[in-house]
Amino acid sequence: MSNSELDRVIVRPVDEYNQKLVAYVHPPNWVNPQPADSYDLVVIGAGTAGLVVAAGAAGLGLGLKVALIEKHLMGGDCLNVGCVPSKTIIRSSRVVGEIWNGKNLGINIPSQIDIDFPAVMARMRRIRADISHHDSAERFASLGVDVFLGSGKFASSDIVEVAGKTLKFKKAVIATGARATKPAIIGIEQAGYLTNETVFSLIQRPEKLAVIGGGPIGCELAQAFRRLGSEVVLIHSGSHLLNKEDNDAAQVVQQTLIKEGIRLVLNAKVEEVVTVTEGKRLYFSTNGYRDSVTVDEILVGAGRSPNVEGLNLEAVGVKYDKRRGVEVNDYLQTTNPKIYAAGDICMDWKFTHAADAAARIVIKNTLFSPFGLGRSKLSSLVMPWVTYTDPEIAHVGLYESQDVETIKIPFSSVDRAIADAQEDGFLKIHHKKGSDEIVGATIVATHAGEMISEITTAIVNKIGLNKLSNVIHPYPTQAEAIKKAADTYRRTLLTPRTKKLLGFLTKFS
Ligand SMILES: Cc1cc2nc3c(=O)[nH]c(=O)nc-3n(C[C@H](O)[C@H](O)[C@H](O)COP(=O)(O)OP(=O)(O)OC[C@H]3O[C@@H](n4cnc5c(N)ncnc54)[C@H](O)[C@@H]3O)c2cc1C
Ligand SMILES: NC(=O)c1ccc[n+]([C@@H]2O[C@H](COP(=O)([O-])OP(=O)(O)OC[C@H]3O[C@@H](n4cnc5c(N)ncnc54)[C@H](O)[C@@H]3O)[C@@H](O)[C@H]2O)c1
Repeated sequence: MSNSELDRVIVRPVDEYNQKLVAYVHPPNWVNPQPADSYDLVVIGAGTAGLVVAAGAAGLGLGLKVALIEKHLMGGDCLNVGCVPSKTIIRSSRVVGEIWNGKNLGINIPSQIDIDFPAVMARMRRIRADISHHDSAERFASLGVDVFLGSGKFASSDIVEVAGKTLKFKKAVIATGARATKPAIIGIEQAGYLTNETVFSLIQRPEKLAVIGGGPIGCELAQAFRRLGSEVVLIHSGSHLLNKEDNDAAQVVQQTLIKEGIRLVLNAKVEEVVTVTEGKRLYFSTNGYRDSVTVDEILVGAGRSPNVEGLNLEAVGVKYDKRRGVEVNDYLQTTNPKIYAAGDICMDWKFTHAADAAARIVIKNTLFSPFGLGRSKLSSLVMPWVTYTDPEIAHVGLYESQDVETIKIPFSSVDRAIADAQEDGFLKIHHKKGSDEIVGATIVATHAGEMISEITTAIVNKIGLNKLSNVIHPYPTQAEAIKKAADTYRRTLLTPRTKKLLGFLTKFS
């Protein structure tokens, strides 16, 4: 009997796209291979972290034996219920944002925009299915990885069990990711709610949507659904949205969401959810007042919980915390030196590119660091990230503080942003006091994510503001903001003495 007959995976709606997706990332007819006598690496979880470890190790052509175990959908959150579906529907919602902005651009827009929500979701499912072959069981098998579908768990210090098979390992990697944290709200389980695992299965637009949690998931999806035609109330426990971001940046996004008609409830505690004839009624308190709102659907984006359950970590001496995940040192080694971890299961940076970068560290440290020599450290990474609201917030490195100097360029002073009617936002670059060394940046702009890599490159390669100001940036581009910041820094170097010297030179030129 194939493993999948025991544990058939269904992605709703069951249409041609989702069937194609499942055929790639959890094929119903998959037969788990006969295990090798011993594996150099056994990887549990085939999300970004697990896939990168497995492909990287097997793809080196060194004949390493690698096993990869996935209980649900290969590709993990990113492909199936995270980055890919969210960014795809955000793309459709941005068209609506552009149309709303049309009146500022001399385009008269009809008062009623016809949004075909089922078509938006179908496009997302088609794209997700079309790119899923990259993460497919078949592709990984063709790379030389033994792919096992089923739930993996440790049986002893060198054995992992999956679907009745026993895999002996020299080293193992835990890459089981995280899931949406269940909200502790009375009545919400009975009323039912969406998370990132179910929201992308919608085929009809919820006319009224409550989003609980004003982090990246809540803000990205609240804006997308609002633009796609839902009436949205965003309920957040903090005093402002996106509390992990630069305050000024979060304010720009917050004001945009309000301007676009999202009802924002801050400092809120949702006390109870009750099912009524009109839908789901949420009772919440905010700033001493009690209020309620009735909606068709509730979407929860209130943080992530690591998938530590069922792995039998106690048996192999791997310490973990139910909230923070598997404990690792800077080399991504767990408290069992033969077992490593990567990705959302063990890291505060819960991003696909962070999982990818961590996976590369794990390959190096598990396979190419004899006696621990030459190991790579997580703390050596320079990690950028982007929240894909419109405008986007992109960040890397340190924040504004008394320890750094900050240069701020508003996009209202950048010609291309003015021409684009995209002036809401700014660039802040932080550099060391008394030096041009860049230590961090935040960009708020429609395509901030496309600009942050220039600054990340500068930080990684220690290219200071002096050198950046010599880099020609095409006119007119929004990235010119970076050049403007570098030029602003250069001007701060002009002391009265250097000015005098320059004046002297011009006289003889
Ligand atoms: C809505 C949303 C949008 C996001 N957008 C972005 C974005 O735009 N950019 C970005 O960088 N990041 C984004 N992220 C975060 C990103 O998806 C995660 O950081 C990334 O997927 C983490 O990868 P991972 O491999 O650590 O874990 P996961 O992707 O969660 O993969 C873990 C895998 O392990 C499997 N597994 C668990 N337990 C077992 C077991 N016992 N046996 C076998 N298999 C098991 C799971 O089924 C899963 O497939 C988003 C997340 C969400 C939820
Ligand atoms: N663009 C991206 O890279 C991207 C997009 C989405 C998610 N992610 C990743 O996924 C992770 C999880 O995102 P998230 O938004 O779920 O989590 P989060 O923890 O970043 O934000 C959730 C917010 O919800 C609030 N909250 C928690 N419980 C609440 C309640 N009961 N009522 C009201 N508010 C409540 C919290 O104060 C918090 O600020 C992020 O940390 C991020 O790393 C990344």
